[in-house]
Amino acid sequence: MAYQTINPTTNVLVKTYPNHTDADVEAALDAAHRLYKSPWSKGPIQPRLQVLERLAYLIDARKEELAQIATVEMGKLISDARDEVWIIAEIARFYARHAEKFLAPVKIDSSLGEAWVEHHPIGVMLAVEPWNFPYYQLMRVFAPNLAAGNPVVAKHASIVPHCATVFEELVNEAGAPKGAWKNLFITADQVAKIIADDRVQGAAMTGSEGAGSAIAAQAGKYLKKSTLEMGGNDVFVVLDDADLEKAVETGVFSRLHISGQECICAKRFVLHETIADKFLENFTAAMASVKIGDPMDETTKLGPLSSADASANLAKQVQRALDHGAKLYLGGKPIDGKGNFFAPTILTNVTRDNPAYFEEFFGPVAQIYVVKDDDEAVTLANDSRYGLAGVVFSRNIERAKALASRIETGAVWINTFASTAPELPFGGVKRSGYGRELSELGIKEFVNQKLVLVAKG
Ligand SMILES: NC(=O)C1=CN([C@@H]2O[C@H](COP(=O)(O)OP(=O)(O)OC[C@H]3O[C@@H](n4cnc5c(N)ncnc54)[C@H](OP(=O)(O)O)[C@@H]3O)[C@@H](O)[C@H]2O)C=CC1
Ligand SMILES: CCCCCC(=O)O
Repeated sequence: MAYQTINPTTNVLVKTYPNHTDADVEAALDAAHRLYKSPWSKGPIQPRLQVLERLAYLIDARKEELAQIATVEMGKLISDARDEVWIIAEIARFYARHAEKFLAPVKIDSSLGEAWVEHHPIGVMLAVEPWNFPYYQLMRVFAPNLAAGNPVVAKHASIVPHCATVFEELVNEAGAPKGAWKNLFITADQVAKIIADDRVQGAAMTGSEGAGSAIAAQAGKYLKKSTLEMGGNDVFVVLDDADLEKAVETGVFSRLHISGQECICAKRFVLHETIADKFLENFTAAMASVKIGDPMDETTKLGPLSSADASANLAKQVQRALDHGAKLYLGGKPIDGKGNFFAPTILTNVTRDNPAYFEEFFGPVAQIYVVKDDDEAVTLANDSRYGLAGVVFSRNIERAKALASRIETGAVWINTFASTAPELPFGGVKRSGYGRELSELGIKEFVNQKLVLVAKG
């Protein structure tokens, strides 16, 4: 796979980046392993945390440049790109200011003696990341592992090489030593060899089930721990007592966020039968009226999909749903002309025998379901191979909390859209993956939680 910047708004090839060779991979692993064996990784945490503080400062200083690079490479709205640059600086600061507390020894009351758990780095990590949040996906692996003392080699998606390159530049400028982070433009075969290498102790991957399965299988074969964050088919439940205006506004925002290319955006709209018609009427009007166009234009509300393939694949997926009985309520096709623009789309009448019922639509395609009560909403929500996140809208918070606890996902957001923050764990269950990123949970995924006990007497 070639590493290329192709602007999704115009489909113009901007730049092709050379792949790294096996010798480059060896040099990266050697530098990372040497660093892991050094006092820098195993010694006091503060020098590592100072790198994160400076990294956050450098990111802030180049915010607009970084945002524009992301928009040119994968087409997200410039406002969303600025938000992403903002949050990666926040993630760096969060771990700079909390990692020492998270990794401090934890005492254990034991009849056997004085006991505690220490948190030690485990070695070189591999990160394999997707294009939809081209900086965020890198930072949520880099920051906790740098703090913990694990060097990281990273394979980014082949359509965002400029983002990958500038992220590495920032890390080096922030003072990270050689080996702390190395971006590698490599193939799937080279990824497999890295996982098999004795110097590598774990793999963190975000992306598709296919890639996740391949990486997890290789990690399992070589007894390396992995974390996976893959697709989601998140429900957006609107109960009969919901604030409908807010639910419609939030539902449109979430479904169209990053042009619908976000694993935790609203995908299956589960509407209580008493409000379904009204919600659908207002939701359809709002989806049909969004401004579609250049993501660099501040007034645009829906930009292009990340690539021509993504648009073509989504069109085929929608057609397959229609061939199996779904009804096209709005949109349904790519928009003619330059770029990879896809019309806001609404599908109804998606029955359980339709393949679309179990599929994630990674684009501006909403599926509508109608239920008669909370139990039916939960049954539908959980009738999925995925389990990443979900949303419940109700004015009755206790009712929403009860429903949230019954939905089999890694997160449920009540009366707002599903999102992310440094202090909140991120991850899912079932085919959405395993493990958690961010928060105190994320920094402990790839550390040795080591018991030390001093016997009595
Ligand atoms: N959870 C999330 O945040 C995301 C989920 N997705 C899911 O993935 C689907 C497809 O998106 P896409 O970008 O193609 O995701 P992919 O899973 O193909 O890509 C994610 C990363 O994995 C790499 N990769 C792919 N196959 C392998 C392999 N066999 N071994 C090692 N690395 C591999 C990719 O490299 P390369 O780019 O070179 O192929 C990329 O760096 C989406 O429809 C969505 O369901 C996508 C993006 C984000
Ligand atoms: C808002 C950030 C969402 C996480 C990126 C993803 O997994 O799609």
